[in-house]
Amino acid sequence: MVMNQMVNTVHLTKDYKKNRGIFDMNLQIKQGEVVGIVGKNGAGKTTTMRTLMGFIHPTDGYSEIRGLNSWSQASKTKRMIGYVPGEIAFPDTKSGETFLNNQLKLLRASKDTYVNDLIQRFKIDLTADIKRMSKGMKQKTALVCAFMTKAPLLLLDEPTTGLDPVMRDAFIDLVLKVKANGTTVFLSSHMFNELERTCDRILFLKDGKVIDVVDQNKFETIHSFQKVKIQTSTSEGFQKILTSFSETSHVNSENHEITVLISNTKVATLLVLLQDIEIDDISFDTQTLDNYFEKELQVK
Ligand SMILES: Nc1ncnc2c1ncn2[C@@H]1O[C@H](COP(=O)(O)OP(=O)(O)OP(=O)(O)O)[C@@H](O)[C@H]1O
Repeated sequence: MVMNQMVNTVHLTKDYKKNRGIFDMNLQIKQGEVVGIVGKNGAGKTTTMRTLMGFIHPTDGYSEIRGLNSWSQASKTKRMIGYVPGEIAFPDTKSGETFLNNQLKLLRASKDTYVNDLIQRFKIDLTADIKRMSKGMKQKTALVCAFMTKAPLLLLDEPTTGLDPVMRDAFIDLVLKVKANGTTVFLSSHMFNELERTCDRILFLKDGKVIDVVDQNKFETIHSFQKVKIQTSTSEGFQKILTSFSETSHVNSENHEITVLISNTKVATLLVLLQDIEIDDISFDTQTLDNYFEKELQVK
């Protein structure tokens, strides 16, 4: 086993047939890393998480948590994991407080300053009736439960679903705090912003296969491109831009609108070209992770 390896998957496959499931996933996550997984609905994010949790028996390959098989040694691996499931269903307890206390009892832990900090951070109303909790309140309670395990590995399946922007920020702060303490986090999300602020690496999943990995270097490369939206007065000007810049993400010849993707180093070249073209409108936006993946999805 590689030193400090927290998660290891080898040819991990769960084949639900008809191209559904996850296929040949080879993933290594070291202790202290924060890794994200994105993909459209049905891409296989939850299947990946549930397989790592030992809830799903792989069709092929295997996964390990700190060198222990997450299916055959699930009783041991689960003790190393704090988990937020994609769909939260709480047991039939009265208040949030009773529920959290029961969880603490299971963990043989006490309500220490860390747990109190979590409760305050997510502004949990402990007196709230668990059945009547809003989606966001349930999500926050599930987050507190996962983090209070103080487990070395957190598996968080769409952890910020239903959270308002302030609570999403509180979540990001918390992930960065536990990361600084050496906790490993694997999270799925549809929110590129939170992934970018927390992750060392982001895996892009399509039809159950990892088709791209964005690490810190690639983040920088992505941000070194500009999306330039131009509207020209004449079709000649529009054609001139179209022939000079091959990478376009949007073209509307009727309105003479074109969006080109260029690296920062090419901006000067574009400006020189534009000197001879009559422009109605122009805007520059740094390429985001969102734009990048949108493009990847069209290409792959
Ligand atoms: N028990 C099952 N039996 C058959 N097919 C399944 C089963 N569980 C999941 N699938 C299929 O596997 C694919 C991956 O599902 P999964 O829930 O992992 O996707 P996801 O990326 O988490 O999607 P979302 O963003 O909607 O949560 C989907 O096509 C889904 O319908």
